[in-house]
Amino acid sequence: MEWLIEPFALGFQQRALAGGLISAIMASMVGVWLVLRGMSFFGDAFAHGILPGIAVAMILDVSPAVGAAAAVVVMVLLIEWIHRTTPLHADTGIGLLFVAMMALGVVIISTSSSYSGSLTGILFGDALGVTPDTLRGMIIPAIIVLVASVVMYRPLLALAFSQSKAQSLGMRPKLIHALLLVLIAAAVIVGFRSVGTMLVFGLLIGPPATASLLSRTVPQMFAWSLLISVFSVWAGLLLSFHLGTAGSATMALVPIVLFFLVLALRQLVRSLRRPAARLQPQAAEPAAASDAGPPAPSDLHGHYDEHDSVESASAPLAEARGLVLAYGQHTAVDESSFSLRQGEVTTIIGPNGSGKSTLLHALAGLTAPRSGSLRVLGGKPSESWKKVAYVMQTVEVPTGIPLTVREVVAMGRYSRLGWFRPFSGADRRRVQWALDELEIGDLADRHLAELSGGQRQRVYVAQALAQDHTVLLLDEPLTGLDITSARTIDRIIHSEQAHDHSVVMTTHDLEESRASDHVLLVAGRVLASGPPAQVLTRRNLEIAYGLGALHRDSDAVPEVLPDPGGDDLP
Ligand SMILES: Nc1ncnc2c1ncn2[C@@H]1O[C@H](COP(=O)(O)OP(=O)(O)OP(=O)(O)O)[C@@H](O)[C@H]1O
Repeated sequence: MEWLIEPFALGFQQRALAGGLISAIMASMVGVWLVLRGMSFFGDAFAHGILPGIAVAMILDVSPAVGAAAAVVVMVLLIEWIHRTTPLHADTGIGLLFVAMMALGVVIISTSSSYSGSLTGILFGDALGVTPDTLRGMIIPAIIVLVASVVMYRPLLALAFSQSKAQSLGMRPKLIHALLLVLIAAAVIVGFRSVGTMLVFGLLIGPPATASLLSRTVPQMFAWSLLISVFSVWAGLLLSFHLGTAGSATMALVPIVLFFLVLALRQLVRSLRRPAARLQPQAAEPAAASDAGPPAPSDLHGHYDEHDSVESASAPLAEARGLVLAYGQHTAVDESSFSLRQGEVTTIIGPNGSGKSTLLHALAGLTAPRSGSLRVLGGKPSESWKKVAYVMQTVEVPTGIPLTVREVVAMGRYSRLGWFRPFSGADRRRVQWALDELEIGDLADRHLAELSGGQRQRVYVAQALAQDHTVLLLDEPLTGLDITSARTIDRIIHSEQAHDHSVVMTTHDLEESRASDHVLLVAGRVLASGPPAQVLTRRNLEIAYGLGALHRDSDAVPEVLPDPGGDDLP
């Protein structure tokens, strides 16, 4: 017992513990988002990049926190500049700044007379030198960081899942990303006083990384991260006292050692379980968690049909005039004009790279027109997000996020609930209904990363159905699906139409396009827009896909039809 109490008997030891705990709690909460978003290197760069700011602050005799904050701003601006103006990957910019800021800091400090002492203090902290004033200065930023990490849970989770999805759900991903950077900066600036700029990174990444090995859900990850960080500080100080090692370094080392211990244990348990699992029959999949059953149709459809179809009923679904869509210097869709009606199934068809996804992205309000105009439901596309559910072609599966299928589908409700409003019974019923519609109720408790590509595609469609919407945008929804999955999606498209919803989908399948109400044929611009019989003519398709692309004896493509609507190409 004495062994446990002795290291914390004196005032400076207690302050070291308090300072370490505050730093660790802050870092472990923010660190969860860093790990989930795969931004650990960014955190590392922050932790080292504040060095010149602190060095200058020391020379000018101002608060090191002010200098550190200024250094963070400079670093973020320069990283953003590199990212926006060069094709270099983000981590190259981060790496450049990481080294530059660190070296600059050392250069500045080397001009002072107490060079090595100052450098050691900044880099490795001085846990035992934490003063009551320092502690007081740490408390308010710590509370702000803690509260913000929890308050921004939904937007940060949506952002970790997919930036485009977060935007289409109205979660303001750019603002959230900027706020996350502020939180990281605050955690690093506050933490460096007790654990140093170099070691604060250990507390930022170590506990969340270890927590990710132990958690099935994100809230569990927060709880583990917090627990591990608190344990690391306590155990680090205890060990450093008895072993006579540096306090800050020992504190930073504990969570990393824990990570490898947990990893090794996990692998051991898995390898021991494997032979046993082979001998036993497979456990049944957890049942879909809807004992209450799907909501009554009146409950469900009254809930989402009436809600959305009122104000937009008279406006066309989409109206484009001279629309140009571009990525930097590259024009993806050149001057195009078309009009889409509500309540119809529209297919967008064209060769690879012809601009189909870009067009869908623009309809979802995720890509602004370079020139010309595009209206969706009578307003700007970026303002119609509450009524538009978008299933993207490729969502990079964030394998590191412990998200279950049910949680991914529930994310669709964020567009209605915003950052704070709690899930009601009706919201939960809607989520369950979406799972049932896509026949993935039995996968509800599985992790997204454990699913096949086709199963994931169903989850993303369920996520869109869970969202209140009158417009469903689908980017190649049938690609890679087996017959049963394709039929399910097909049934959903028809059921959407039966509820007066509009569906716009991209496809490479001529038959699918022929079965739709309206077709946009694209090849670098919208070549033709109208009913399939007028648009999908041999001549139009030959122009879109290149002369000679179509076989003479192809039965699938009719000869050019008379074109009363004038949609056949000149
Ligand atoms: N993020 C991007 N940055 C730069 N160019 C892009 C980007 N995304 C797409 N493009 C380019 O824009 C053009 C249209 O791309 P888009 O993805 O819309 O085509 P698509 O018709 O959907 O193709 P596919 O059938 O292969 O899915 C292509 O030339 C593509 O290279």
